Amino acid sequence: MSGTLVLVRHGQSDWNLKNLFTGWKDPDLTPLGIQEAETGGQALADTGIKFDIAFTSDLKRAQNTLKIVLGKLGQPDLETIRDQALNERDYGDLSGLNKDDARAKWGEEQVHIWRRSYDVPPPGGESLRDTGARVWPYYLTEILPRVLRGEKVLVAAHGNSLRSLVMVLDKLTKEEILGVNLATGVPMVYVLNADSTVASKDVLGDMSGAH
Ligand SMILES: O=C(O)[C@H](O)COP(=O)(O)O
Repeated sequence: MSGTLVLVRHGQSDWNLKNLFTGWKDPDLTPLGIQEAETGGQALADTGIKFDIAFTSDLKRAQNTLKIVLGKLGQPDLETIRDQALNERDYGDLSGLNKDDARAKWGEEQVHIWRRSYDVPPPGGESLRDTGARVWPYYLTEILPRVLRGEKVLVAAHGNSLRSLVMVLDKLTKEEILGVNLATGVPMVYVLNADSTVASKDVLGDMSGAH
């Protein structure tokens, strides 16, 4: 039996718009973010999928994205589990700083390494590996068993918490994950084999503009 796992990054948040490192801070969606969630939700609805359960983080930009997507799906009351294991990477001391100011202070390359490398943590924060060390066990114990039972599972979370999952699902190396950016509000539809490997991946939207 194979199930379906859909991952969606939240729509644009207020701090995405202001170009601030966000991490575990809790800004809400912007009007554009709401629109992105609606577009992603509609793309999912157009596939005819109906979900058995949803997961999201402890942060409102992901929770509100999920709410909008579920509205588009006609499943506003779907059982939803919230857990901080799915929260964004903790950006530590960078949280709240402007990304361009950080580049001016520490240099383009250092900031890129903090943002996209696998194992270099930002000061006082989590590397992607640290993020994966909490996301992956949660996925294995709470999410994957349901998918393997044939359920359709929706996960609304964050750029880096989802990158840590995508890295493993897509079997990406430390070098390859450096170039992966997830667009806001674009659903990724994975069908898994019974042995938990990926049978197919379908991206419902445009990832090319993500940075
Ligand atoms: O936490 C943040 O600032 C964003 O959600 C993701 O940021 P990044 O694209 O710099 O990793």
